[in-house]
Amino acid sequence: MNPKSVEDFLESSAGAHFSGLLLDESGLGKSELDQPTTSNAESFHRQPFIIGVAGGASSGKTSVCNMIIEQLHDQRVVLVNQDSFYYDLTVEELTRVQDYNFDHPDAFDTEKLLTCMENLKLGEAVDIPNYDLKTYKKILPARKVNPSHVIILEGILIFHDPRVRELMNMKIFVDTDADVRLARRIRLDTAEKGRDIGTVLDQYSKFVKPAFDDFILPTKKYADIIIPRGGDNHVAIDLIVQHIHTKLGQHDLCKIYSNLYVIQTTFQIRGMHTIIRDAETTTHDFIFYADRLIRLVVEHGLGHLPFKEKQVTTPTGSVYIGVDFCKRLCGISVIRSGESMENALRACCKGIKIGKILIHREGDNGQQLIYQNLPKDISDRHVLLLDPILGTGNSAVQAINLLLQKGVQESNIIFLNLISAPQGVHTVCKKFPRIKIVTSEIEFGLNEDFRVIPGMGEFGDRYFGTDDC
Ligand SMILES: Nc1ncnc2c1ncn2[C@@H]1O[C@H](COP(=O)(O)OP(=O)(O)O)[C@@H](O)[C@H]1O
Ligand SMILES: Nc1ccn([C@@H]2O[C@H](COP(=O)(O)O)[C@@H](O)[C@H]2O)c(=O)n1
Ligand SMILES: [Mg+2]
Repeated sequence: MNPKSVEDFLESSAGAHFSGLLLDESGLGKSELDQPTTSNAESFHRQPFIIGVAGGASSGKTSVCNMIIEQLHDQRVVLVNQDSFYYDLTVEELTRVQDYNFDHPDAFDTEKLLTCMENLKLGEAVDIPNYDLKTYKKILPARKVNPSHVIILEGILIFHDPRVRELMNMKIFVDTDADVRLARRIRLDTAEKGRDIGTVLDQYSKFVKPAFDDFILPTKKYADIIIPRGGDNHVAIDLIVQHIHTKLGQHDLCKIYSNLYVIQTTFQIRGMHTIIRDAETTTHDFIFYADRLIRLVVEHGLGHLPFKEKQVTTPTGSVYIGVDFCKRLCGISVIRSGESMENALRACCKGIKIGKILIHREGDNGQQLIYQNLPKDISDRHVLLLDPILGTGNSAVQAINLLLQKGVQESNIIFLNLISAPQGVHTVCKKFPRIKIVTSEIEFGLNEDFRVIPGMGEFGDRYFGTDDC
């Protein structure tokens, strides 16, 4: 296969790809009666997008990967380095380390790399060995890697084994001149690995250069994209990141349902999610960071309310042409988790009326409306429906049906939550195409107990401190 230019590659592979959703023939997904969980339908779980990055030693592979990761800040990305799979040196090899060829394919435990990658693809966490380049051995503890939306596999010989190549959705070769690579290597090996220049040059001429010519360069032909100048090539990196975004599920889910809004993420938002999802997080921290996130979702949701133009005169005597907030609104929380969102709504909307709905949930179905306390004039209001987790969507359907029965217009409902499973998004958006869902993250899916994964456990118990009752 001839390597394609970046533009050719992007053109030929454009189009929706969301392996987190099973699309039916209508393209709208399976019916809510036939909800697959993430684990009982293998293809339902969101398959990671796997990128291979190869190139000579010191060509700039890691730098390119870091730039991609930086720009993909709204995705969970994990970097797996082929170096982690170097075999340990035996005592005998250690005594003659200068004769060991670290640039030969046999220096790597490719079987282990394959096992790790296959498990990650299946959505399982793995232990990646922690190889120490100075002692030539693996050190403990191993690095725990969770399944992610994007996995970047980086290494000099990552395209050598066809089974590893097969795993990749995109292959990048970083193409940097040999003299630049050698100069960088001398600097790195002497400064960081404490080696002397004679040893570095001997290793280069004996192993590094021949291995580049015999094993690395011949794999360039497998690349979909060749990046000259590595990390200096900002155009190539921008195009790669754009392509990955096109290929990732969340964006496709938003494309399928124009009434789904996932708030623009930042590292702050990811950091807050990291804390509230961590099982070790204390109740105090859970509340603090959940509140911060809820506030963002609420503010974003309020941005979808209608407004009227309003002009005011500023202290300088100038006219400011602004807008007036929508007045006829109320919040409805789904007891008990949804009550955690009430304070944020009150803090944003002075004096807002807040009603409540209690839905009893038994397993996946058997949802039963137990209690309701809604404003009498709810049919004239815009409704912000509050529930931090959208899982199967069955509770949300119950709640929305009740609001519709009370005369609320479907287009006047904004459903606010922190995390949404694709299954729930399907169920709600298909049934109520005119409501809006505002969320801060889309999940991988549901497990066999219809719990959202990765999720954050029982939100209500964690927020109200009843998780150890
Ligand atoms: N475009 C660049 N300009 C200058 N230095 C660079 C550039 N890309 C990488 N480097 C430096 O070269 C060295 C090797 O880069 P690295 O990305 O680690 O390469 P690799 O992962 O291919 O071995 C590092 O010290 C890095 O900072
Ligand atoms: N103990 C080791 C292991 C590997 N190397 C060299 O590292 C190079 C690959 O790493 P990159 O980050 O540059 O891709 C390769 O050329 C090995 O010779 C080493 O020096 N010592
Ligand atoms: Mg590297």
